[in-house]
Amino acid sequence: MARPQLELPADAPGVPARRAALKLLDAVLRQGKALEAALDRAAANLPANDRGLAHAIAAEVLRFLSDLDALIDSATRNRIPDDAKARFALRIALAQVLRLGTPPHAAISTVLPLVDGGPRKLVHGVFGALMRQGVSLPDTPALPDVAALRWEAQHGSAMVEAAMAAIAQPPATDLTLADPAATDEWVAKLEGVSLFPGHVRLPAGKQITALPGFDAGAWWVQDLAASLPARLLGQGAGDALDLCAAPGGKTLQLASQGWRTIAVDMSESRLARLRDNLGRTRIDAEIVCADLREWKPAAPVDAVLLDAPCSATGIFRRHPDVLHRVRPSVIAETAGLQRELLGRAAEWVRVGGRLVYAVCSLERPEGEEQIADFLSRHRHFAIDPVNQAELPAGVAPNPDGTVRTLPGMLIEQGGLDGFFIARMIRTA
Ligand SMILES: C[S@@+](CC[C@H](N)C(=O)[O-])C[C@H]1O[C@@H](n2cnc3c(N)ncnc32)[C@H](O)[C@@H]1O
Repeated sequence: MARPQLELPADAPGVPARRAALKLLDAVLRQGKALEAALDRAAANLPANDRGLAHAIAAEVLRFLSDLDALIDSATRNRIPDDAKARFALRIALAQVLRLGTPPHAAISTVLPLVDGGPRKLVHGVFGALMRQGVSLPDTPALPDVAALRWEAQHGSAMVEAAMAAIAQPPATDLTLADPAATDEWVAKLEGVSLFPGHVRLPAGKQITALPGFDAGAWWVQDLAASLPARLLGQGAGDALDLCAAPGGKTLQLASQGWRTIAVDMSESRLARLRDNLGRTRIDAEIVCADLREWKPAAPVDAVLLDAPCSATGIFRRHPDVLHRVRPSVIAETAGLQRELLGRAAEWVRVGGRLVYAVCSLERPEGEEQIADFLSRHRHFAIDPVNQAELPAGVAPNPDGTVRTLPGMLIEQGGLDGFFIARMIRTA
């Protein structure tokens, strides 16, 4: 290995992206913030490619954190504290070499300015020792204990093994078609595969905006599991509320399934993406920016979809920060908000109408337990059981007619996000 250049200035090319990666990791691991939410601040004023690099480095560190730390610990006599800049710098340098293919010299010379005034020699020495040993990372990362133990208790050890395999690879890109009858046509045009009518799966890393059908709005990006809640409301001619709607994958589905849809969300910036999506696909829906704890519709409707805010642990493949920052206190907090929103949504369903509750969470307090609690307090609602014919092969409904998707499902075909979905009917 060439001798690293220790004196690289703090503003040398490549350093700002690594500094932003450090800020991102600090935001997630020390402050408990979401990676995406921290990005604007951490990468303020950076050009798009540096911003992308900072995000990619931070995401790889979060995917392989336990394994990176084990390597660092194997090369130090005195353990470097978890929150020390030296450990962050080493994680960033190693993830680049071992996951992103960055040459060792570039990886170390761009992180040393991050420990300015700190133990640069230690960082340089540990990195050099590991490079000389020719270390590598395992194919499947070890999950942090906080996630592994919680998921094992809820879903068993096979699920944890599947989650480890799932996080090692970037997830495939799933598309939902505006016209499910044209599935074969789009599979051929896009050279993808379909696991369900109206779905096309492409390998990861495609440049989405350059694909046929993007400009014409023939499809939108949406994980197969995320497309199930709206599908379960079927074709409709009545009024539907899409609650917590932005950026709008489910609004597009409901409206293209024939529902007159009102999409409500409290985030103006996320609703701007919903507006763009409606414009591109030329699909019609009414948009309301409001807090659902205060807003209410003019009258009850035929169908309500509540895609509730949640811990988002079901989308850990794309957002590996959830593995580290979601703790029981976070789950309890989101479960409290879901309970409140569910209670309000229930009032807006007409008698005989349907309520679909969905969360991209692998946590039972946000899924199975939330619905058990809801049904115990709302005796005029009952589960409307989902049938196998309504789901892709490989995703079976639960015995009670709800749906739980897990990382091990469809694993040979690229897997899917973790969701819990319940379809209920108002009986009185
Ligand atoms: C899981 S995301 C929704 C994803 C969306 N349904 C889709 O398919 O694209 C949850 C959404 O809930 C919104 N949200 C959270 N709390 C809310 C509240 N009290 N009132 C309205 N929207 C809320 C967030 O802004 C966020 O957009």
